[in-house]
Amino acid sequence: MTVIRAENLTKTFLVKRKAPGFWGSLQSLVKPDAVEKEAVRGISFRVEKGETVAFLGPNGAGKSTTIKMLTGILHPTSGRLEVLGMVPQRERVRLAFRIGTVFGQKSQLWYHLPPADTFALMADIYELPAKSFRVRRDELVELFGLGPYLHTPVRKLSLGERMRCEMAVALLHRPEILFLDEPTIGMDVVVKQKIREMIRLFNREEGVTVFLTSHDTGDVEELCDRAIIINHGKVVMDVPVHQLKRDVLKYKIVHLKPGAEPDAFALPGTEVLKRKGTGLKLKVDILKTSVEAVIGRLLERYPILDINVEDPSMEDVITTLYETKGG
Ligand SMILES: Nc1ncnc2c1ncn2[C@@H]1O[C@H](COP(=O)(O)OP(=O)(O)OP(=O)(O)O)[C@@H](O)[C@H]1O
Repeated sequence: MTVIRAENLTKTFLVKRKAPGFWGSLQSLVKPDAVEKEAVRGISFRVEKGETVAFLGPNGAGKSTTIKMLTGILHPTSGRLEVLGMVPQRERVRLAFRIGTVFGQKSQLWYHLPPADTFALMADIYELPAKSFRVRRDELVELFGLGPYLHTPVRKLSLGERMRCEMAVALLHRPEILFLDEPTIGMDVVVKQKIREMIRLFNREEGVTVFLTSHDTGDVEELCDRAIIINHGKVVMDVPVHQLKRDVLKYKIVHLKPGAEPDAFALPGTEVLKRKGTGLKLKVDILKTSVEAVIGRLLERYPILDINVEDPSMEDVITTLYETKGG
């Protein structure tokens, strides 16, 4: 069953321009000057029930604008859009009862109230019967481990604690689609893993469709089956994530600080991206070797003072994708 249908979707913003200073302000009052900014330029895709889709692209590609149109926050300039059989901009409230949203940069929790109060307020908004609300809330509190800070004002919670509450609140009314805009931004590895585990659980157990944007390649690898890649407001690729793993997510970036100036070396599957002083930045192809093997070989030569292993950045992934596709 198709749950999201976007056809030739566009969004153009009118951006006001103003010269600096008093005369600039006066002029913009008398004769306003505005330019058009095409954020989304004819996007088409479909998402089926239960799919886990990563909606990816570099900064400014139009991801957040598209998610805001899908959730009814922004009206498209043109094109057709249907989410769960509804037109989001016309039926925003009715749609809100059936979708959940988490915007990593924007909280939906009441800042001065404890999460318990947000749960209760949301239960009223979503018109949940008292008993089923309590059962669902208790289940979410247990799963997300929210017990210790359920009654602490949100402003006093750490980012990781707050984001776990955000996710739990988004799931309170048993949404059919979860729209997640950068759900793990700024979190440490432990919280990221918890959030990812929960997203997978609700996708598996309740069939929740997941539509996610993220700059974290780990989110894409661990959560999604399909990746839609956009650039300059247009879909440039729509591929299974296993293909991304095979073609581009096969690299790890290793930053090393050896105790002595490293000499020239050649290790299989390893490319030196940068040398700075004693520091080294390596690109390790994990289909040909392992990070452990590379570090082991280097340790035979010199002591290593510091190591940091990263996934390739989203920008690197997209650049490599263009190259492999000859685009
Ligand atoms: N309200 C607005 N008014 C004018 N321009 C906007 C508005 N919202 C977004 N834009 C512009 O539209 C383009 C797409 O923005 P959008 O936030 O959708 O990108 P994004 O892919 O989510 O980027 P990021 O990864 O940096 O969050 C950008 O050039 C942005 O400056």
